[in-house]
Amino acid sequence: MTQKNYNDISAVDALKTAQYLAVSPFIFQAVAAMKKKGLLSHFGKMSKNESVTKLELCEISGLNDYAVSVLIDLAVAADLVIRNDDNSFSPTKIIHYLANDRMTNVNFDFSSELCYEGLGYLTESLQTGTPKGLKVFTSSCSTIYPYLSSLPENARKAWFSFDHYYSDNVFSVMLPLVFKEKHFSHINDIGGNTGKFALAVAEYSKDTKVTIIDLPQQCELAKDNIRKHGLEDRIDTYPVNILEESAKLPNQGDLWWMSQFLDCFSMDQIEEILTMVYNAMSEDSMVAISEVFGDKQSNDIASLVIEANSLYFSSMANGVSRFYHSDEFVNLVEKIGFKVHRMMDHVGLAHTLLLLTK
Ligand SMILES: C[S@@+](CC[C@H](N)C(=O)[O-])C[C@H]1O[C@@H](n2cnc3c(N)ncnc32)[C@H](O)[C@@H]1O
Repeated sequence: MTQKNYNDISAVDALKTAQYLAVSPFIFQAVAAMKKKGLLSHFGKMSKNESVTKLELCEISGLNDYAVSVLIDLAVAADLVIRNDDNSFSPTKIIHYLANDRMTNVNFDFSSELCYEGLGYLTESLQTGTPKGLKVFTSSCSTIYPYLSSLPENARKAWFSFDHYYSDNVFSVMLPLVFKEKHFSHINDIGGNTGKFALAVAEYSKDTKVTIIDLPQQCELAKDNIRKHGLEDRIDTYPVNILEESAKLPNQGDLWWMSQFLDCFSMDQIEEILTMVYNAMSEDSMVAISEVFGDKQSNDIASLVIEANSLYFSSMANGVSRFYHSDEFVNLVEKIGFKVHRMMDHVGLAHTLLLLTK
């Protein structure tokens, strides 16, 4: 529960939470090790009435008695596993969710494979406004974006699973909401990544064209996908680094779509990008922005996950952006000259759909 007042929590519970936080990296890494060694999935498959001995856990994981003992003792203390009277072990509800819940897995792998090591450089990142944690993967890029396709396999998989999990689920819900406004014949998908949205459009509306506007590296990945689906006549790419001074946007299209794109930039950069869009778009075209706003979440844990993941942008992605709050965002688009035509919260998992006109 998000506390509103100092006395909303007892001293005992406050101290417990503080201590839990103090040792949480140990618990997190123990779960990561249990996952890598097959123990998490083993508990995930067990019913609440089943049990497993330490010897069996050693056989499953290939770890020795010492290694399994330290992991399992912490798992018991952290309420992940129950120690039975006969010294065997059974799963708790928490380990069932850790092992089997898709959203928890996507979040866990994103923390573990992509962010954990780099988050150690958070303070330096915040002090300098640069993603100092990125150096665990590369020292040749100033942001993570041109490096996405070159990340080590586990980190790349975790990044794309996280990105796709949160945005794929909303495409099918948002497309009917967007097309309810009018029929769009040509969509510019800025930050279109590997083309997932473009493919969803091609499926949804048989005569709508899509131009994916993204960095050259992402456009190459998108082109492969477009080719695989035989959609070269419906979807094309427009490689550009939108932050470069010489960057230009295409002067076509009746919808400018940006999904989980603007959170990759600082407020100043967003102002520049949206001003470019404002100047490139025709009077009767529309802008659709799909974003995750920290202040628009329907429950405390969703807010916590969003605010926590903002620090990925600080330490790993670019050092200057975040998941924003809706009020600052709306103020900015109105300052540029856009009219908020419609704003729909709680669309799909955690998203807000903003429709803007000139
Ligand atoms: C978080 S992803 C969002 C992808 C997709 N729109 C979605 O909803 O899943 C952000 C996208 O913005 C692109 N991007 C980041 N910086 C960029 C830049 N300076 N110029 C063009 N594209 C950029 C990235 O390559 C990436 O594909």
